[in-house]
Parts: sequence; C-alpha cells; structure tokens
Amino acid sequence: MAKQFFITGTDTDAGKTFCACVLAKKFREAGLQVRPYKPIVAGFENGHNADLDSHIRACGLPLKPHDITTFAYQEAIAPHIAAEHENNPIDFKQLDLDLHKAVNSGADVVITEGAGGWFLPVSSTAVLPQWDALKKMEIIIVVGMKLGCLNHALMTATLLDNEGFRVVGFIANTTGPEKMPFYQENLETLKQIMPCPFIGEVFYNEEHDFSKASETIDLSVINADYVCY
Ligand SMILES: Nc1ncnc2c1ncn2[C@@H]1O[C@H](COP(=O)(O)OP(=O)(O)OP(=O)(O)O)[C@@H](O)[C@H]1O
Ligand SMILES: C[C@H](N)[C@H](N)CCCCCC(=O)O
Ligand SMILES: [Mg+2]
Repeated sequence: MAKQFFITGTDTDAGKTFCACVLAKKFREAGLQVRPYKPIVAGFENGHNADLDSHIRACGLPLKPHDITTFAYQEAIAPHIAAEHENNPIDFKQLDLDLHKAVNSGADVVITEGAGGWFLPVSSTAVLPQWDALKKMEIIIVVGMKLGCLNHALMTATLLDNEGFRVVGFIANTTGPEKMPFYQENLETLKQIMPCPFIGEVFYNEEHDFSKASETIDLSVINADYVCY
C-alpha cells in the first residue's frame, strides 16, 4: 500500500501543484513510483486544467486527467460554488473510492493535492478537512513566500496540530521572479516558529517548469521509511 502525502498551502496559488510536482520528481529519482490525486479541481481552458496536466507530466504514468480527479469543474472559482452551478455536489464517499484506487494502484507514493488553503469549503456546511481520509495522510504545507505568509503558515500548522493531523513539514516556495523583501529573515522566522520540520526551499523558475526548478528539498525529512531501503 502506498505512502500517502497531502499537499496543502497557505493559500490558493501558494505553489501546491508546483511543489507537489517537484516532490514527485524527487521521489521518482529515488526509484519510487508516484501516483497523483487531485480530488477537486476548478478551472478548465480548452478542455485542459493546468494542475491535472502538471501532475500527469510529473508522475510519468500514462494517465488521463480524469483518472486523477473526482470533482472537476469548468470555472476557476471556489469549487463549492462551481459545484452548485454545475449541479455536481462534492461527496466524500466518491473521493474515498478514487483515493482507494490510487492507493492500491501499485504506486509507492500517492500525492494528494488540496485546493485553495486548508479550510476549503466543499458545500455551504462542510470543509475538505472533514474528509476522514486526510487523517491517514502525512501533510505537507507549502508556504508561498510573500508578506503575510508567516501568519498563514503558523495558523495552518497550529490548527492542524491541534486537530490531530500529521504535519510532516513545510516547503518555502517562491512563486514570482522577485524574492520577497527580507526573504532570508522570513525563512529563518518560519524555521523558528513552525511546529513542524523544514523540508526545503523551491526557487522561482522563470519557465514555470517544475522539472527545471532548483530546490533544496531534503526527502529524508519526510521519507524516513523509504530511506532505509
Ligand atoms: N517555484 C515556482 N517557480 C515558477 N512558477 C511557480 C512556482 N511556484 C508556483 N509557480 C506558478 O504560480 C502559479 C500558482 O502555482 P500553483 O498552481 O502551484 O498553486 P496552487 O497552490 O497549486 O494553486 P491552486 O489552489 O489553484 O491549486 C502557477 O502558474 C505556477 O506555475
Ligand atoms: C480556482 C482556483 N485556482 C483554486 N483551485 C480554488 C481556490 C478556492 C479558494 C476558496 C477560498 O478559500 O476562497
Ligand atoms: Mg494547484
């Protein structure tokens, strides 16, 4: 059975997909097969969604976009609103079925990516963290390095800790060509205040190509089981 990671972030556009793809590349370089899963996705252009396309490229498996998602909405808006527009309500049981397929697909690692930040509404009364499956996943927080990220990162990590989720670390990701002012000081602050280990940095790649991005990700921080063999 695959080891399961869940990628959350400090916000939408923090770089969850980009960093998940960088992680997939690192796992594959270590000889592991990676299966991506994006349970809920919103925003298609000409039949394509960038997150799904990136995940498929990163894992190198012959998968189609709809093999790796369950609730796919056309409009790039909050998914629960799209769900209402498109009359296709999000249902955790459906997520369980598709996650189960991914976990039992023969892959060593399943990387599930959330949408938006941690508290993604999935209806007017529920949020994604109420999906029980998340309790079995090792959670990685992608911090989009910009002014305001300290609060968002600390809120996310503290909340998850308090709710009994297994946060295994955070990644510091730079999404734009300019590093935030006082980047190094902010990173040091994160290392000091976050209640979880630092996995590494992902730097901005001007081609927006995760396969060429430079990074300092240390898989041994999150991957202790696998380092053994
Ligand atoms: N390190 C990076 N270098 C270059 N581009 C990046 C980097 N990180 C993120 N980006 C770009 O920033 C945008 C947002 O990143 P990404 O799609 O990974 O965010 P996300 O957190 O997955 O958002 P969502 O909530 O929509 O899933 C994308 O265009 C992506 O290519
Ligand atoms: C469409 C977009 N790219 C994301 N996939 C969805 C972001 C949802 C954010 C919901 C919110 O917290 O306001
Ligand atoms: Mg994404």
